[in-house]
Amino acid sequence: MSPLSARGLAKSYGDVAVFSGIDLELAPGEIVALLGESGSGKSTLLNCLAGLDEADAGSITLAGRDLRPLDDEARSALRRESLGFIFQAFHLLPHLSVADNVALPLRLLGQRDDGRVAEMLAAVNLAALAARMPRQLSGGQLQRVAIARALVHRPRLVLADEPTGNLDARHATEVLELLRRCTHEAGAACLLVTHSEVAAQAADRRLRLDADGLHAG
Ligand SMILES: Nc1ncnc2c1ncn2[C@@H]1O[C@H](COP(=O)(O)OP(=O)(O)OP(=O)(O)O)[C@@H](O)[C@H]1O
Repeated sequence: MSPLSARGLAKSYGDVAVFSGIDLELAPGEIVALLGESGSGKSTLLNCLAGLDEADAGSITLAGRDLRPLDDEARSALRRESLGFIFQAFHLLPHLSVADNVALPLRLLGQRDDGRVAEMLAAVNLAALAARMPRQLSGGQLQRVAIARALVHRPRLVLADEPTGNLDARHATEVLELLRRCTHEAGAACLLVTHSEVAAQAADRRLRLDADGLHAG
């Protein structure tokens, strides 16, 4: 089952077309880098796939289920279960500890922790910092918390918007390696928006978005 399949996606803001005719298929366990010039629509595409924005046309099949016949509630439930999102600005909740931030997707799904949070914190090398608050962490540590949170509920698909944008080269390489390992282990697919050629080279496949659509590149 494909973690993500999209067909004929189109999006405009008013009269301005951002993209159209976008077809995309991800295989389990693969990391795909999404490249493109500033303003080409990468974040908009990611947000449409995540349901944070709505495409004007086309279909999205997430974890084998077509989103079109589902009402808002059913779409949200499917996304909560099947999707992990890593934002450039982390979006951790400041009043929750590191462990509680990582546990959040499980709570929202009504699932018990059963050691999964500790397992994810160990995987991202943050077991010793579980009780800390986000303000007490470095940028690289915050990014690792965000990765643990995105994967804790074993989503089929991880969407990552510039996950290394705030990091220096060494931490960026570490975070990419971690994302790669965790994604492969979980059998999830990952679509990674990036400007960084280094990040793109770490991916299994590269796609480029431009005015003509999405191309291998
Ligand atoms: N809410 C909005 N209303 C109107 N236009 C928008 C909106 N959001 C984005 N745009 C426009 O859509 C186009 C695509 O923006 P988007 O942020 O997706 O590009 P991007 O490829 O992610 O850029 P960057 O690499 O700079 O982050 C841009 O021209 C942008 O100005």
